[in-house]
Amino acid sequence: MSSRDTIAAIATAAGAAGVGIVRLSGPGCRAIAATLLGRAPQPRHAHYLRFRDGDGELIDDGLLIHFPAPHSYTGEDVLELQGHGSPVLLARLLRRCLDLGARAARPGEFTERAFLEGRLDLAQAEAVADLVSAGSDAAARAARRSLEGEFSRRVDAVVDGLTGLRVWIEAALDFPEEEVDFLAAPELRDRLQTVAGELAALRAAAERGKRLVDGLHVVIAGAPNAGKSSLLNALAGEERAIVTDIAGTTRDLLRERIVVDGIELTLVDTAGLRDTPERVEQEGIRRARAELARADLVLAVLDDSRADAAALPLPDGVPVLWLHNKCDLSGHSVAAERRGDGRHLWLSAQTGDGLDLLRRELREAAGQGEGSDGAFSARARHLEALDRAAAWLERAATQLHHGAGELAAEELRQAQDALGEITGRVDADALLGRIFSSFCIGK
Ligand SMILES: Nc1nc2c(c(=O)[nH]1)N(C=O)[C@@H](CNc1ccc(C(=O)N[C@@H](CCC(=O)O)C(=O)O)cc1)CN2
Ligand SMILES: Nc1nc2c(ncn2[C@@H]2O[C@H](COP(=O)(O)OP(=O)(O)OP(=O)(O)O)[C@@H](O)[C@H]2O)c(=O)[nH]1
Ligand SMILES: [Mg+2]
Repeated sequence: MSSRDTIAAIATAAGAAGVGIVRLSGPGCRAIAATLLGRAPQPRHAHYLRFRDGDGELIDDGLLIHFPAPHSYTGEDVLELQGHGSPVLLARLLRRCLDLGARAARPGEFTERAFLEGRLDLAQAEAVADLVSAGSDAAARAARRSLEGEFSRRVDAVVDGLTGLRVWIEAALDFPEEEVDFLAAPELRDRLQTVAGELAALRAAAERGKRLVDGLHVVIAGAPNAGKSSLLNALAGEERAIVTDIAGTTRDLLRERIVVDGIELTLVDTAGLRDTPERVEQEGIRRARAELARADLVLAVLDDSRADAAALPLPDGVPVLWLHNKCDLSGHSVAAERRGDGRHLWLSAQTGDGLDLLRRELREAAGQGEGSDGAFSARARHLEALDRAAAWLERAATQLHHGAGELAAEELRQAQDALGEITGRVDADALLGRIFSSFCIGK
């Protein structure tokens, strides 16, 4: 069994609640359970009892459940003490467990143990945290899928593809006397292309997953008086920002966390962009520009009722959705159109016409448009590993092109290792196993 110590923590949120749980994991659970209960608990059975401190004083009454290893969340012996959800009582109950030999758990340590016991891989363990902090229905569903192993399975599929390529190349290197040059075979190229394609698709899906977890960072920008603050209020469903007909009303950044059709996003209202001698307004504009540079999406608001709309100075490389506001004044009908510089929508923040089109666009931008049901959660760490894997794969293709099989094989291994970092699985055995099982070379 493990030589680990026994950890304990309040597993439920801070604050008053109906019920609260102190959870323990490790080899000390049995003894602590027996002390509290006065006898050995039945496995996975809810025992009603009175929790008492060392002097016999009553702390609380509640339930005790013992999950013997390996059938528990962590895979170790786990003990749950379920009491009333009072922070004061739970703190005393936890103190009692520490007195009985447990140690206060570090953040994430229960899930870390589940990983170390092989019950979850790394991507799944991260999904637990994403699930708990999910701010929208879509984010929770995505985290649930990653926790079920959806992301890991797709990573493993690419790893398998890479293994296949390595097996092929290793064999070609082992039998150079064969008449056919296996390294130059078009089929090998095709298979490499296929794996690269799968990797790219996985990268795109993971990027959508990351955006779901983080929540889209949407910045509203435009000329003064275009209706930026009105738009924020309309999407938030509340009068959060001050709206007046005076150009230059908004100075500070105003951030609102909103959920649009089950998608969480941060909307930022900014000062109208223009040249101004006014110091406070200048500072507002400076902040607006800094915020624009960090945006996942810019909502560029134009006043459709004015003919003098100047070009907006937007940073390069940030996706922009052009919003022609005040279409109630201009007489333009609600519409969506694709142009060379991106999507354009005609709407009215004041009447609310066209807002449904905008919400749909925001869903799309968050990677949750129609046909994206299988979204799973992902993180920057995963994207970075996928990028490294893709770079190694590309290098391998180049080496192969030059007939350098050994180098290509090594680079494919590097690509595999990069992917292995996502799940925490880097197994040489799998390759060995496949090499031996797919080649009957009789020696
Ligand atoms: N009270 C309580 N609720 C909770 C948790 C918990 O730790 N305690 N969880 C904590 O995050 C989640 C559930 N996760 C769990 C995962 C596995 C096992 C478990 O005992 N698995 C055994 C038995 C499976 C079975 O009977 O089918 C196993 O896998 O062998 C328990 C909780 C959500 N709800
Ligand atoms: N008719 C009409 N008026 C609008 C619409 N949207 C905003 N307005 C009006 O336009 C004026 C400016 O609106 P704001 O939302 O304050 O504009 P802003 O872009 O935030 O302006 P600054 O903060 O000064 O940069 C106000 O009088 C609004 O009532 C719209 O869709 N239709
Ligand atoms: Mg404003």
